[in-house]
Amino acid sequence: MSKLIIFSAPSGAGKSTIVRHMLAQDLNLQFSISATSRQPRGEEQNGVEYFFLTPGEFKERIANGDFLEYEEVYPDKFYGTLKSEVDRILAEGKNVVFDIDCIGGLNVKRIYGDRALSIFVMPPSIQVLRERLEKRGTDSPEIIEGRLAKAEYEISFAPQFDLIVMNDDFDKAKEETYKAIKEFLEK
Ligand SMILES: Nc1ncnc2c1ncn2[C@@H]1O[C@H](COP(=O)(O)OP(=O)(O)OP(=O)(O)O)[C@@H](O)[C@H]1O
Ligand SMILES: Nc1nc2c(ncn2[C@@H]2O[C@H](COP(=O)(O)O)[C@@H](O)[C@H]2O)c(=O)[nH]1
Repeated sequence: MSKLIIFSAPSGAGKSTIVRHMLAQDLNLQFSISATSRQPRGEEQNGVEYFFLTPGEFKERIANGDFLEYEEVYPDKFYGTLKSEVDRILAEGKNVVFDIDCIGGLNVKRIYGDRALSIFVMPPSIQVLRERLEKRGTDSPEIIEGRLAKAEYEISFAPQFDLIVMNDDFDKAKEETYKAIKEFLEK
């Protein structure tokens, strides 16, 4: 039976980087493309990183009951997992990968129980988070401050995840994550 792998972390911890790497491995994984009401960032394309919706469209999808879960992750910025996306991936016999915020991640874990593995990507420190976000260069100083302000709160959810991966040395984090997913999928 196909399974679900959830990645959550504060912004800048490196979850998208780890997810990208895992998707390229022999793990039969497919990314669940979320919907968001935020603007595309950098080279992001609609239907690739996200389905970009207007705030009105997002509210309409909530009213239609289209989301498995959704959160206002940052003020006025909504993000949600579409039921149709998860159903499509599972129907294709693939394992679903989520890159979603901590509350959303724990909600998906609650829905799918033992069929899901929840992974929290831990940054070495808040200072390192700041450096990574600044170096990434995709967000304004105001947005970076907003994301850093939420980081401690998000880290407080880490003990509720099945696994915490420290993303200091990227090679070590990749290896630990790969082994954990492989073991979980073979169970
Ligand atoms: N172990 C690492 N060491 C140094 N830099 C890293 C490491 N992991 C990721 N990075 C870099 O840190 C930046 C943030 O990583 P990434 O975009 O994957 O974070 P994220 O958790 O997905 O953030 P967001 O939630 O904002 O999308 C990227 O520029 C990435 O290349
Ligand atoms: N609850 C959900 N959170 C989501 C979803 N998709 C992404 N996210 C999280 O939002 C923040 C910000 O993402 P960014 O792309 O603007 O940097 C990050 O923590 C994502 O993991 C979702 O469907 N539901």
